[in-house]
Amino acid sequence: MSQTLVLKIGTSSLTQPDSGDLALSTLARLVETLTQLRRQGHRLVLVSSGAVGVGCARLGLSDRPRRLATKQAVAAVGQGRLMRVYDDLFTSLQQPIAQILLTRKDLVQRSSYVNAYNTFQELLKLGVIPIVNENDTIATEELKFGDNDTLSALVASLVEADWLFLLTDVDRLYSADPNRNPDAQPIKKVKHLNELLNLEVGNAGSAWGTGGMQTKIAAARIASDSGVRTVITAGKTPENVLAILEGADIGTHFVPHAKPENARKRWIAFGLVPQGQLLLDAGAVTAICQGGKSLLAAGLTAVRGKFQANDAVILCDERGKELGRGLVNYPSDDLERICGVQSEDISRILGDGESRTLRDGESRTLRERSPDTVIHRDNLVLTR
Ligand SMILES: Nc1ncnc2c1ncn2[C@@H]1O[C@H](COP(=O)(O)OP(=O)(O)O)[C@@H](O)[C@H]1O
Ligand SMILES: N[C@@H](CCC(=O)OP(=O)(O)O)C(=O)O
Repeated sequence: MSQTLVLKIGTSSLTQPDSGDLALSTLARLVETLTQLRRQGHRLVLVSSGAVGVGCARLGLSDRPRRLATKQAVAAVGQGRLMRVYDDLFTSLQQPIAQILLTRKDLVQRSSYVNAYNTFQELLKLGVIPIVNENDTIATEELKFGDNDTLSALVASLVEADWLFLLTDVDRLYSADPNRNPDAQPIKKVKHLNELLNLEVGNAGSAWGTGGMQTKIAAARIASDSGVRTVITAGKTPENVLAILEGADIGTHFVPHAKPENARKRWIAFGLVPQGQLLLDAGAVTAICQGGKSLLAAGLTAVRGKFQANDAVILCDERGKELGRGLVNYPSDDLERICGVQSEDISRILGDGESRTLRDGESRTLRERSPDTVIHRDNLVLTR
């Protein structure tokens, strides 16, 4: 059966730990594996790190740069070289590839999110393997993915992947960092991410990796909530992906949950960057989680952060645990005034106010004054 697979490979697997030179044999095996998977009829996206690492090796820098401007310049050097190596290897197997460089902003804007979706679909239809990286050279500090684990999960959600493979320099997730703790126990399957509450997750294992297991678990969360099965496995044996698809018990598997019912809801849940939090009372939690209802002001107990109408916010229960995300109909200043208030009293408290244009207002133009709902159920996605 043809499936959509996103494979992410980290700098720690693509480069030699000591010299920073490319790990050519790993790259060659990765390219062979991807080509074989393509020939089996699968649709593939590769998310490849390495621009900064390869750029440093090219420029003879022995440490990863700390200054943003230097990192951005070095990434510009490395990204071109990395793609050249990929293109040489894939060309020798007659496999066409493409380069897609994304910034966080590209997924926040609904129109560019949809554009990115269409481009991926077209490339996959043409049998091309898109190779994705963050556009490090222009990404600003405020709107960055920051690590390619998160980027790969967002791409997996965008392309509606069946699998996300996180290829790294350890063979799976452990109860603690196996490079620091010899008693660390392997974890083969994660049914629910709550099982990992007591896990010791350290930072990157090498000077070149970003985020370590922390960002891989965050990525698995996004992927699982998008209905994508995530596997953490060794990057130096990428051919294991073929065996895993045949059912081999390799790596750590994260069981996926039901995905949001449509692409727009996936965009609300994962494409947008939440600007604040709303805390809900027990009645509101039941209404939205079990009743599929819209969120009303009466169910709010607190408003955190500063945001505008139509921004994305996180919905939490009274203990602050995330339940879902949604697009708010009111700015935070107004919500603070109508927290816990019955819908019929909202106009009296806020006055008539201005009509507001929706974020995705191309199709739905002006919202009525003082809408009944704080978040309409069409704009609300449960993530737990
Ligand atoms: N609980 C854990 N289980 C496995 N590895 C862990 C854990 N905590 C931290 N790590 C570290 O995470 C590293 C992999 O992350 P990272 O260096 O960012 O790799 P990549 O470049 O593949 O993204 C491993 O080398 C390991 O040292
Ligand atoms: N975009 C950066 C990679 C950032 C990143 O997440 O690195 P890694 O932890 O090695 O996957 C680069 O290409 O160097």
